[in-house]
Amino acid sequence: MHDLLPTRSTLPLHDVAASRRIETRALTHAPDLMERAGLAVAKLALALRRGDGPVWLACGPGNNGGDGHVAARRLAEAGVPVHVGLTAPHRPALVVDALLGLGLNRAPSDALLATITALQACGAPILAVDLPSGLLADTGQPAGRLAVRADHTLTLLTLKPGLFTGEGRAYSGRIWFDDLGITPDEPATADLLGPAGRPERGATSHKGSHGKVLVIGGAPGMQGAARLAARAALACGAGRVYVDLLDQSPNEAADTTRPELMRGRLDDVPQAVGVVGCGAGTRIAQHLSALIRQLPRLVLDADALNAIAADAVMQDALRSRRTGSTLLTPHPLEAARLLAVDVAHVQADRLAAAQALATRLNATVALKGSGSVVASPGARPAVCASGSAALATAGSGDVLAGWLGGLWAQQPDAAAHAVACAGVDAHGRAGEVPGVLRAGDLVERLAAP
Ligand SMILES: NC(=O)C1=CN([C@@H]2O[C@H](COP(=O)(O)OP(=O)(O)OC[C@H]3O[C@@H](n4cnc5c(N)ncnc54)[C@H](O)[C@@H]3O)[C@@H](O)[C@H]2O)[C@@H](O)CC1
Ligand SMILES: Nc1ncnc2c1ncn2[C@@H]1O[C@H](COP(=O)(O)OP(=O)(O)O)[C@@H](O)[C@H]1O
Repeated sequence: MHDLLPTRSTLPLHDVAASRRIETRALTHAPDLMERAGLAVAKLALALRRGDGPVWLACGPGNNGGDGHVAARRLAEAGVPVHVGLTAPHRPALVVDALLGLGLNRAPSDALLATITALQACGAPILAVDLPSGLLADTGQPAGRLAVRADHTLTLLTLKPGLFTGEGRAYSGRIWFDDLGITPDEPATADLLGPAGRPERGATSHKGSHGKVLVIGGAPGMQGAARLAARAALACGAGRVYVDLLDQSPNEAADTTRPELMRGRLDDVPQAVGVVGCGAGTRIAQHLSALIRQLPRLVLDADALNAIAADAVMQDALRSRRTGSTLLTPHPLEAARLLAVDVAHVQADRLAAAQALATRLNATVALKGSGSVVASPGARPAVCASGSAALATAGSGDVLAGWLGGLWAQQPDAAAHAVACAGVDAHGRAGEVPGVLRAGDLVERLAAP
């Protein structure tokens, strides 16, 4: 059993169907799985309980409840007072939520909602077994109007996507993992991203070795967005970064506080990685067709995505680009526009939405937000476990787009999917601070070795 985040390597995620298959096969040679699960829960409960009061184990009707009953027995054997039931004991030292796990298949009944409310109100820390009760394992969305908001979740046997995307991070608290001694014999449903190395800088390399980025955006009043993207591309290590601001005369500096940044246009750097759309407003629409046609590698963000959502011809042009050469970085609303659905639909199943968009536009999609999802046509999707609400601030997405452009410039042979996985994870890790991170400071954190 170990504390899972931050991840140290890429790990497999398994959805409910895959987890069930793994469990069924495992039971043939390890029939004591529930004993193992209960023991793991008891061990963690011992470490987490606060004070000498009873550990309250709220056990449901299925095997999740079964894990809870085993844990209760183990705790009692260790001399810990336990209370098994659906109503709260006096001053519990810990609540073990073993109401519902993988088997959740409908909105919790009123009786269950009453127990969830009681365990939430009793004041003790909550340890959820496998999943917070009421949270859907595949999507990270509550099945009904309430799910348990746990302080800790000990997930068992497999890692479930819903712990890491959607609302998963808000409901799961600190995530622990015990594989119960079983190695999954099933392909991953998705990857949980681990840290990726930075592009190497050879001792004899020169600026020409590290590629070029062209940032196109910054309509009147929004130049900051394009400059943040450009600074991020530069901080990432791109050899040269050019900015085509949509509101300035070409003679003005790209960024007076970053003299390293140059002015440039598509015709000046036709082989650059394009980072298009940051603060670009509606003006970007008139440039997009040429950019989509000519730039060999494209990161499309913000207003570029909105323009594409409104233009079927542009969508066709995007589809006809080489697979692996386009990277879209929508937040949920931009993704909803591109898919012609509402945001709730995107958030209800972020993995499915990202995959649908990737297929529809023949592009890699980094669907942003808590638990960003990277999807590409025909590839296994990835979920990003890094990041925090410190990133919920204007400009952090522009920094991501620029960083991705900078990474790609240095790895011309990389497909968009690999670039997106590496960049989204690095961006998330740099954004793990308490409080709020200003986007300019995020660039500096990303740049730090
Ligand atoms: N079988 C084993 O040996 C193992 C089982 N494990 C545990 O088993 C769990 C899965 O067990 P189950 O498949 O029994 O599923 P659950 O225990 O999650 O729930 C199944 C029961 O809850 C009911 N239910 C579903 N949604 C409900 C709702 N909204 N309101 C009221 N009742 C609802 C179902 O009809 C069913 O009776 C895992 O999450 C994990 O905790 C793991 O520990 C691995 C080992
Ligand atoms: N609560 C959160 N947890 C993790 N990451 C977050 C959270 N809120 C925002 N982010 C990240 O911050 C970035 C915000 O991007 P975006 O919405 O495009 O902002 P902007 O347009 O202001 O730059 C994305 O990378 C997103 O994944």
